[in-house]
Amino acid sequence: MASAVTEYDTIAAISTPPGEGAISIVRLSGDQAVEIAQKVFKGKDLTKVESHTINYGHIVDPVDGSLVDEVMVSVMLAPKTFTREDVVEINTHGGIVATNKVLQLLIGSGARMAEPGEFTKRAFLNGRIDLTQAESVMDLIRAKTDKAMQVAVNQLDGNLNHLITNLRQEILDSLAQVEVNIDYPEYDTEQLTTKMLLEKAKLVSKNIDSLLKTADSGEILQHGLATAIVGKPNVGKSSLLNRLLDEDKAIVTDVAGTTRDIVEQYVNIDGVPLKLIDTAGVRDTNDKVEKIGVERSKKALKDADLVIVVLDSSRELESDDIQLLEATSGKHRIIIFNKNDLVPVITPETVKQINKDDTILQTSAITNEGIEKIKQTIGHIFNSGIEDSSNNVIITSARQAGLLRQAKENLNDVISGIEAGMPIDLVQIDMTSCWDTLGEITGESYPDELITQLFSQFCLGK
Ligand SMILES: Nc1nc2c(c(=O)[nH]1)N(C=O)[C@@H](CNc1ccc(C(=O)N[C@@H](CCC(=O)O)C(=O)O)cc1)CN2
Ligand SMILES: Nc1nc2c(ncn2[C@@H]2O[C@H](COP(=O)(O)OP(=O)(O)OP(=O)(O)O)[C@@H](O)[C@H]2O)c(=O)[nH]1
Ligand SMILES: [Mg+2]
Repeated sequence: MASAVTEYDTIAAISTPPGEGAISIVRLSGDQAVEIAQKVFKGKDLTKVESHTINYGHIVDPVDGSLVDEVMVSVMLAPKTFTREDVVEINTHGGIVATNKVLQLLIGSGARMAEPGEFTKRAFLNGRIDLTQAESVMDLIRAKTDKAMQVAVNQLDGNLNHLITNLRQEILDSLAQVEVNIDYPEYDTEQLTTKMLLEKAKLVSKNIDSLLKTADSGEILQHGLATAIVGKPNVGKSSLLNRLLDEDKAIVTDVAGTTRDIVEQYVNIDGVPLKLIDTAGVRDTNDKVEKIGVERSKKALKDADLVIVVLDSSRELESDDIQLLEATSGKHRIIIFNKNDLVPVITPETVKQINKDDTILQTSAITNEGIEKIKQTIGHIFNSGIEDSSNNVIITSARQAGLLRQAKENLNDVISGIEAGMPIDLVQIDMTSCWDTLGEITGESYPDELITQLFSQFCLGK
């Protein structure tokens, strides 16, 4: 792809968020970038300035000569640029009107409006970054916590790319040896080659397993851990939500049935992005509005990654509590004995619906006792999934995870093929498929629609 730099038209977009700011950047990329910028620029001759310089001047409408803005213009010539093409960045005064006017002038002078993600797409198509790095640009922009940011930066740095590239190299080496065996059977026995192939398949499979183990954490880092607070009316769910958020977000009263609708809020707990969901107390009711709330609670419970089951320790257990404990016994859950500032009527020992591996915490939303412990527990549950990951490589996209699972299936076919005594040239086909599948993760081999779809999720100007 050495000539890729000249294959595309020159694109332009506003690369900063829309709205009022001190400075906005209009970015151009393509082999006409400097010439097009020069048509609307009054100052030094941009076609003659040194690469990677920033230049003071004015943007002027080439049609009527009217002054549009006072600007700084960066000129960065290929190949050492974000896209590997010539890049010009016009730093405008950050108003919506002037910035848009600059963009319109560039379009009028021969640039094409960029599609979402098109700058990053070019960085990929021109070979500066692989697909996992392109995906991480998006993760980085959307990161909700420091941890999510760190993972994205590592991926942008190429950590996942290197890991996948190494696995593919392992496969390629083994395939080369199989070729030798097929072409020169006298050189190496088929038995030895088959043994080597089996070992390689098992090794690569093990590596894929440990990557796949991080996918759940990666998904949570991206989208937040959906955590539903459930319990019968009046046990203190909304009070606990407010304590966890450190603000009075949900309404709290002593009337059972206060929360009628779902209350959702993102919060960063010990580095874990949590989507906390307060629900209406679940009970049989004839109240029309409350009934809908109860239905919504049941759905939130079903969809949740983590459930916080709240019991009122100052009251006897009722059938509503028992039903909830039974309904959540298959989920990741934390059981809370709330109101422990009052005289206890039930204790963890007296509740027989509790499993031995359940996490149980005693809290008071009034005195704040146990609230920190809830946060630590959530942080611990989540971070234990991440700590296994080697060099902070975490699978963050469903696309990557899907391909890894597919690659693992290819390897399973290799392994079962060998064990069933299939001829080596047949087994080799599955090993080659695995090599291809892994190549799709980094974008070595990719269908066009995938690329279009992937980059279209980006922001405009990125
Ligand atoms: N003004 C501005 N700031 C920005 C960006 C940008 O495009 N423009 N970036 C956009 O996301 C990020 C920086 N990312 C970048 C990544 C690579 C290269 C680049 O030119 N790489 C070349 C040369 C590196 C070098 O000089 O050593 C290369 O890899 O070949 C530039 C920016 C964040 N800040
Ligand atoms: N003593 C004591 N009272 C509490 C505690 N937590 C909540 N309460 C009180 O219990 C009552 C109900 O609290 P809420 O937080 O509204 O309970 P809820 O579970 O959200 O109730 P619904 O929304 O009706 O399902 C309020 O009067 C709270 O002040 C606690 O730990 N100790
Ligand atoms: Mg409530």
